[in-house]
Amino acid sequence: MQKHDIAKKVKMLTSKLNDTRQLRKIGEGRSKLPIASFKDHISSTLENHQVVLISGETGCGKTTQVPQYILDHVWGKGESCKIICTQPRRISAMSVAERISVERGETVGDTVGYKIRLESKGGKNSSIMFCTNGVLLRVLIGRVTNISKRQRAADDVIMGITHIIVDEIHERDRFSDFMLAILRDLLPMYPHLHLVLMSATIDAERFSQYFNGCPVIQVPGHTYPVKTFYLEDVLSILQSVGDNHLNPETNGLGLDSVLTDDYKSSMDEAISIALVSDEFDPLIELISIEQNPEIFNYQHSETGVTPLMVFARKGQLGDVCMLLSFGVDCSARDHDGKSALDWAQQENQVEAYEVIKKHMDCSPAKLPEENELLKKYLATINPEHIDTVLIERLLRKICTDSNEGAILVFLPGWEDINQTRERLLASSFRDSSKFLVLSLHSMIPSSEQKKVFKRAPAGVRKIILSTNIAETAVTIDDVVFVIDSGRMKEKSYDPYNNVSTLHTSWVSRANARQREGRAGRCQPGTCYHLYSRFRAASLPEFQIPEIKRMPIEELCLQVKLLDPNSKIADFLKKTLDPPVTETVKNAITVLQDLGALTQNEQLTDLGEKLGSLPVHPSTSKMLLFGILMNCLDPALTLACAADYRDPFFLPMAPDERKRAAAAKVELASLYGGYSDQLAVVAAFDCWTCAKVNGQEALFCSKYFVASNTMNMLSSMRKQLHSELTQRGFLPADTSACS
Ligand SMILES: Nc1ncnc2c1ncn2[C@@H]1O[C@H](COP(=O)(O)OP(=O)(O)OP(=O)(O)O)[C@@H](O)[C@H]1O
Repeated sequence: MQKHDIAKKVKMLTSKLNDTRQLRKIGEGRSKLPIASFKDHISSTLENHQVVLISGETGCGKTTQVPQYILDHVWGKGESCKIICTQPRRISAMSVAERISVERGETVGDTVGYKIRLESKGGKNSSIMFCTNGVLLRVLIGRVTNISKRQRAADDVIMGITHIIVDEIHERDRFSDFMLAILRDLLPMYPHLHLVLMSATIDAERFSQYFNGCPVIQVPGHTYPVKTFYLEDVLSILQSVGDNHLNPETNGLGLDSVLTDDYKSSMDEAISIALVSDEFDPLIELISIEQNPEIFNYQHSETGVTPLMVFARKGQLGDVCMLLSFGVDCSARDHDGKSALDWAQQENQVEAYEVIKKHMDCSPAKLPEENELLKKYLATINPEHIDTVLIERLLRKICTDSNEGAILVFLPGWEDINQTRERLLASSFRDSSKFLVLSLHSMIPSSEQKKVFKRAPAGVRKIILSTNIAETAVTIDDVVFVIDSGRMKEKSYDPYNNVSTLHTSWVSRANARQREGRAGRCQPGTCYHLYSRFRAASLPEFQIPEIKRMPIEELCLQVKLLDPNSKIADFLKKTLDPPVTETVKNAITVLQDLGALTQNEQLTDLGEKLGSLPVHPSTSKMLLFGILMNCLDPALTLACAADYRDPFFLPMAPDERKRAAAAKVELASLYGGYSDQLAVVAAFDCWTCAKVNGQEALFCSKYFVASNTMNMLSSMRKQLHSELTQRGFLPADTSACS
């Protein structure tokens, strides 16, 4: 963009922001975000350093504001810029681009755009482009391939990028770890390029060291207050049918409020004085007047700090013990997400830490009745399974006790989402004049994903059943209630036996904090964790990095595409947490067996093609062979089933099991064989015909096939087909292929 175009844009934007009421209101909100006071600091640090790390808790404004601060600063100097921001998931790339456009009074695709798999808005003329880590990775790798194939420096795409922002690096997905290693190598070759890393406060120092001790800007977090309940509270809430657990006149468990505004400001002041000047008497006096949970659990109105956090942080052991004897809530967190235990640990208050930890380990529930309820409940269910009955009851209770506010339910995977959905739709939640039940999963098309951001009509309660894709960098602005099942899908890999699994596991504390935060993004909210306080205290602080939990054939192939002369193991050693030698060896063997690498680790032509598709290299090979042999259709079905899951389910009753096995054999025999793969292909083809004829349900029950899985496979097939076309493996018109 030319200088006068920039000046024109800046002028237009300023007058729009001043003249439009809605934009003025949004502007006021933006200026109140914690990150707003760091705007100049961020710009000046970036002027003087090539890499900067911005570390802040959820809701501080990193994702939506930092790209705009950079843009405004560079435009302010009359210069143009191209900022690429990566997100771990498609939904956040898309929704953050939309949000920033709204904040600037524009439509997405103008100044701000996005590019995700198979979909983009804006591009060349957009100054801020959001994309997934995978998309930027391909750009970085493609650049090397193009440069090696000849070309002038002017064709190098990175020359046109001024800033790269990598968001949520603490999530440690394998693409982001890999990309950081590539970027670290590239930076010296591109002195004009600035890199902004953004993370939660976890591991900020490690990331900084990884980038040569780059400066770290710490930003405090911000969410509206979120009231937190654990399983024992939920059981007690559900038992007391008549009480409104959300009534502001009570503290959530039926106690009358004693906190007047004056009392609150005295508590705020006493907490601040204790923290700043180590004067504890005013606080102790206020707490001791009455042993009321509302008082001793009080959270500072701006910081969320509780008396227990103050005493833990300052090592006031006697006062810590006093509060524990009152039955203080140890699980409370301040607005930066820290609990009293975290504070004691951070300030090295060993004794206070030990006392609180021991207390938490020994007191699973707050009250004996709750403890009893919890015991009874845990004796009747398997805590590792999703209790859809409990979720339905809790949803009903929330809807009875409150008039509005969308509800976000975190579940591990598609099957749990569907089971819960089916249960709800078989009850009064089916009434679409009152409820809108939506599903959110990474595999559903982005047009479906977008529906969760739309407000429901007045009087209709929106309920979103989601995996952890709604956990970070996503704001659904009307969500007030979050139900956290505490479970998520996690891949793990044993490199010594070469076995990988996808299983449902407990979330980490970092996940739980993020989930909680989703309830308080735009207004105060409530979060229900469907696990006990005892379980909460024993959750790991964060997940193991993905690169250490998965087979890495895809990454190894990308390493060779990036630099055909490099030794894979040597390159991967440069990552923050390198995979073990055995994992790398296993991956290289697989790639050699596929013909993607030669015995001395050279990339083959086939390997180059396999690496260009966003699926596992062995799946890519099947697809390419499917095209060559004119049998792409079944290969597409198998590719999607391999990536997602087999559509057959196993019934429990022995005679039904026999019928299910016979049904599978019957389907396979339609294609002349006994293989499981043929059964999957036949099931998909027959299901497609049955669907056209309105016989889908009958087919699914007769052949023990999950209709949700079939729908998912159908949508994945379309996506994969478009990928093949986009990369030139298929002509746009594929009627010639079977
Ligand atoms: N789509 C939206 N609608 C309304 N408000 C929004 C929207 N997106 C963001 N906000 C507001 O801006 C705040 C900051 O959001 P942002 O995503 O920038 O935070 P963050 O620091 O990146 O947190 P996280 O890492 O959890 O995403 C939110 O808490 C919310 O109040």
